[in-house]
Amino acid sequence: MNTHTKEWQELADIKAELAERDWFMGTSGNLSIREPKSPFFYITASGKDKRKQSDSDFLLVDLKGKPVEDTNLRPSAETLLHTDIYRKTNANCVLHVHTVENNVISELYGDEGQVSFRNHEIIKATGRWDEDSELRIPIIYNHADIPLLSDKFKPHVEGDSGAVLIRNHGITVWGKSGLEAKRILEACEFLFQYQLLLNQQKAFAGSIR
Ligand SMILES: CSCCC(=O)C(=O)COP(=O)(O)O
Ligand SMILES: [Zn+2]
Repeated sequence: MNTHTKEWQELADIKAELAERDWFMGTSGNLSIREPKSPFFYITASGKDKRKQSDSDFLLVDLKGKPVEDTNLRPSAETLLHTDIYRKTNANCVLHVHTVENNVISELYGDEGQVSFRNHEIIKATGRWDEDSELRIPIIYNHADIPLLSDKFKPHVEGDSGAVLIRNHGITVWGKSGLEAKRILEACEFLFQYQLLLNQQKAFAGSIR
């Protein structure tokens, strides 16, 4: 019998979809979702191959990232970034993935501390509907010390939805719902792929002039 909550199942479905895209290379990535009417959230267990599905994919933790149930599972090594978001905002879902594209973009624009996009229809997927809307994604240094990484990450957690790139590491996005977080993640990855292809085409056009 399946005794998982609706939120557990929603996170499992999102995980399966992101796995289908091959966004969990080398056991990377972590996902979480708030359990409503409780101060807790489900988060992926650390170090697992997130392409695989099992009943022990997620564990329930408190807003300090500590397991609240008897378990031999360890919460994600990056749980602190999830707690930063849940403590500061009303977001209900956090997604973190490593892709080649988000890593290359973070390295190309890392010295500027951000990457910005304008005049793209897909920016609407992030909730920005004005014609001249800008999507600005901060890029932070990839500190190996997670409390230090969290200190640098926190100032960029400003609303109930958002995205931050960690240089040569990955992206963390959050939203009010699983659907919103996934939409923002997909829009960001679309824009990263677009920008890399555009840069390549411009370089090629420049080289044949
Ligand atoms: C092998 S990737 C290094 C850790 C990481 O960045 C990541 O996203 C996965 O860590 P977790 O503890 O959540 O499995
Ligand atoms: Zn990571």
